Amino acid sequence: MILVTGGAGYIGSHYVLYAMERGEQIVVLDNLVYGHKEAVPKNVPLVIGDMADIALLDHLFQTYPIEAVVHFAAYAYVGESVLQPAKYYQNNALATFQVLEAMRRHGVRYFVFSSTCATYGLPQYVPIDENHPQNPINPYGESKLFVERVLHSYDRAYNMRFVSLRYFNAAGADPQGRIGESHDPETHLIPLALQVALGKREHITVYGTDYDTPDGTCIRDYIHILDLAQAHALALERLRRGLPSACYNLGTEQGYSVREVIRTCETISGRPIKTLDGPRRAGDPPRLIASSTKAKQELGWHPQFQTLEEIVQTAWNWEQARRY
Ligand SMILES: NC(=O)c1ccc[n+]([C@@H]2O[C@H](COP(=O)([O-])OP(=O)(O)OC[C@H]3O[C@@H](n4cnc5c(N)ncnc54)[C@H](O)[C@@H]3O)[C@@H](O)[C@H]2O)c1
Ligand SMILES: O=c1ccn([C@@H]2O[C@H](COP(=O)(O)OP(=O)(O)O[C@H]3O[C@H](CO)[C@@H](O)[C@H](O)[C@H]3O)[C@@H](O)[C@H]2O)c(=O)[nH]1
Repeated sequence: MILVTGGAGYIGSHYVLYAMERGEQIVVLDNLVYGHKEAVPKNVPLVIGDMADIALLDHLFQTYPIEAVVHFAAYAYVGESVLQPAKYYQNNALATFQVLEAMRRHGVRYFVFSSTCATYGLPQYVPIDENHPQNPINPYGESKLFVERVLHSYDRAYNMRFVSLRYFNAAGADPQGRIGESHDPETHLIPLALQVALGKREHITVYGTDYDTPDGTCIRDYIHILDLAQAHALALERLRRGLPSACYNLGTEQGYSVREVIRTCETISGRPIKTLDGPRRAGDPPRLIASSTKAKQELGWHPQFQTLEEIVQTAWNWEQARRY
């Protein structure tokens, strides 16, 4: 059985659905601070609680035959982490540490971790591969890097095996429209732009137009959540096969500027999207593009969604008929 922390959240819920459909037994732990119980399939047990709750963790590991933890639970707003770093170190670093300690107490040895390209900081080169130096420029990235470092130590000292997946920008929704992205507050570019297209918001602000990029706006690599889900399943398979711990970047290896993303949202929705130019958002690197060669070679990862249009199309389908 797999314990999925944060399995009621955006990426976690897509992994739960994907893994469940492939026959995995799953229990979800989520405090629903940002998650939705509607996002968890009815036949998957959802334990509502906090991963910092040591007694609850012990109860979970005693109650369910947990073989692995797939760990999505965290706070994930880059901008907020600059303004409220304590919140990020507390939850992403210290509470995750409690999960690892509970695993150690109960002899659970496999951990798949939601890391991030934000651990790299300002790119010294693109595409960014896994050997790129990790110098985060925001507390969110720092909190994730801290966990990666703990994992390396636990691997050496306690034989705990991990796969750390450094995602670039997660985007899109279940192609069948059953689940999708629903954050409150929503801060992510694609859902915000689509909500303007739908008339739910008046405009979207472009955070910074003076970056050293062709159109002056930030460049990101947007990866579909179903491709992320597939990578988690492959990562767990790798651990089950007894292979060593590893870190992998997950992205499409394509970069799109904020303006290009908004234009794509206009094309897919067929509606105009009003934009205002604003100042830079603290903590944003100008350009993040993945090299995902290692994940393809070692995990056998085959991302299905190759173009931004395909990704935005699934987000648009969800946004028009969202259930939560
Ligand atoms: N969204 C992205 O583009 C992106 C990119 C890279 C990495 N990540 C990482 O992927 C993971 C999932 O991100 P997401 O976008 O799905 O975020 P999300 O906020 O939708 O999901 C996180 C889930 O964790 C839960 N949670 C948070 N703290 C908890 C706690 N202490 N105890 C129990 N549950 C808790 C929340 O309620 C939520 O359901 C995060 O670790 C994030 O840092 C996300
Ligand atoms: O209203 C908006 C929202 C975003 N942006 C820009 O759009 C880009 C993408 O922003 P967003 O969608 O908020 O994602 P990121 O801040 O890049 O962060 C996401 O992607 C990271 C990896 O790059 C993950 O680690 C984070 O958890 C996840 O939230 C950035 O340049 C933002 O400045 C705007 O210009 N206007």
